[in-house]
Amino acid sequence: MEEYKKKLKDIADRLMRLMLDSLGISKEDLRLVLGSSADESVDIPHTALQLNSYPACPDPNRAMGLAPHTDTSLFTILSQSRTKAGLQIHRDGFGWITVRPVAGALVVNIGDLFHILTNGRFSSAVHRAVVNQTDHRLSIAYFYGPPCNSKIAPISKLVDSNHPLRYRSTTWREYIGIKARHFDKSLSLITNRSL
Ligand SMILES: O=C(O)CCC(=O)C(=O)O
Ligand SMILES: [Fe+2]
Repeated sequence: MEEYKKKLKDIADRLMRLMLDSLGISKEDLRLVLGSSADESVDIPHTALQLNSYPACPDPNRAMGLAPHTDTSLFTILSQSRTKAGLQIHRDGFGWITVRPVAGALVVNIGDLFHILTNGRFSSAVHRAVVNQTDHRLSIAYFYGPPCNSKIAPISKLVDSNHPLRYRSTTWREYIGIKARHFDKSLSLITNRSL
């Protein structure tokens, strides 16, 4: 598990940089949001591994493996067992779309904190896990978050007249509290009120 976590951290660090590069965001731009550049902890992401187990269910239409949600993380890297599919992503206008396991492939779900950081350019994905009648399904979620004490706000370079500020500044700690109480309403609760 420790080895897996180390490998995933390398992939996640690279992915984070690639996504920020695609938006023209430098390390310094990111530091300006997350906290003072004198604080080295700003460079240390907070990560967690979660193992999910979904036993086969005799009546799958009457049970849900994991209810619809968005992850709170910056993003999550998911590995699914090659059993019957269970992960589904919700897309407006399409409904629930099954994400079938592909050999050797990982799934990346954008979380709320990356949604806030990018002022909504990368949207957090609403997803759920359904169960099936025959297969016991397993998944491993690697949550990649900012340092615990960091601030979270839209990166100023991503705010302009075409992309007005969508969210107020928060901290990860505060946002976790909001999410625990308000669940899927959390993003709308930190919407910039002056809009
Ligand atoms: O098991 C899955 O496919 C989804 C897991 C998940 O969404 C989570 O752990 O947050
Ligand atoms: Fe999730």
